[in-house]
Amino acid sequence: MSAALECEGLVKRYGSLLAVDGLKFSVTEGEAYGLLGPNGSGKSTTIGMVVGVLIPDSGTVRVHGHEMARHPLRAKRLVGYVPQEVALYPDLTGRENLRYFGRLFGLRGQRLRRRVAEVLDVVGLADRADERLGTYSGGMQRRVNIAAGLVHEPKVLVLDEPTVGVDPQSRNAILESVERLVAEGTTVLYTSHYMEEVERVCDRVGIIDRGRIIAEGRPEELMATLSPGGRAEVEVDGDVQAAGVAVAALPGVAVTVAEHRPRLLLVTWTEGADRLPDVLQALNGVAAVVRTAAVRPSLEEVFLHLTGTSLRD
Ligand SMILES: Nc1ncnc2c1ncn2[C@@H]1O[C@H](COP(=O)(O)OP(=O)(O)OP(=O)(O)O)[C@@H](O)[C@H]1O
Repeated sequence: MSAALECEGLVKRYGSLLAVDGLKFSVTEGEAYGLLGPNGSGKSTTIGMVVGVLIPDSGTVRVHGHEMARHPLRAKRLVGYVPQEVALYPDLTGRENLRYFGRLFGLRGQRLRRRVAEVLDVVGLADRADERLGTYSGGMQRRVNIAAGLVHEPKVLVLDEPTVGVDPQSRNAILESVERLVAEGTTVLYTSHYMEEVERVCDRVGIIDRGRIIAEGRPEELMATLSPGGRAEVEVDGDVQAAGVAVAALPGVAVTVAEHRPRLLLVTWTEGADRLPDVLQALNGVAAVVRTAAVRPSLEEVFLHLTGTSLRD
């Protein structure tokens, strides 16, 4: 698979502030890549350079081989940009807004009509398309914003924190739309400071901090390399204290009883892929095991481990 998007040595300064500091990443065709980082880490600045609205101080952006600085029209034609701010006309209907954006990209007549109907379907707004945009909820307006980024059939869709400030229902609708696009083969660059979103939507994640990518990989790879060991919940029936003592006697295993859930043991180990079989053996004859569940470390913990700061700083 060839690279849909390649960024190399990207640098952007605002006065004396180094907002993006030699950033490098590439996204394969059909892949969903997440840029995950706290506020101010340089995500929007990076996105601005990727879509060609900000000029890098140095470095290159290539979209399907077209260099943004040398062939901006060719490169931009391939990119759909969904900015954080809703950039639509409140007095026009959803459909009229999308027709307007389609015309800006040169679509006309039958093709424009078909394409507008398609993108309304993608974001699940076909039934509200002929109402004024000003009457839509914030989340629905965000969905029209996404549709506007899609109307010219870009090969690469770039979304800058598309769910910030929307209600949970709209958030889910947005994530579902993105998941559907990815499943249909659209290449996606997605920024967020929400762990669960990039875990859900992205094939690969770059963790960005102070304008640099400090770790990169599939979400599960990142978690495995950065937090050796594991955790599990074990629900028991019987003498919980005795069960806790039996598990705690295992070398390299720690155990606590969950707050407000007196039958639930929270078991942690620092080495080895899976110590759950040892735990179950230790409980044999001590207490009946009702349920076990492996607990995956979150990307939030990974970020904390890497940078010492929480994602929502
Ligand atoms: N136009 C600008 N002029 C001066 N400084 C800026 C400008 N835009 C961004 N910055 C600064 O550059 C740094 C990176 O900002 P950027 O918006 O790229 O980060 P971000 O990760 O997208 O954060 P957020 O989630 O808050 O948008 C921040 O310190 C920010 O204050």
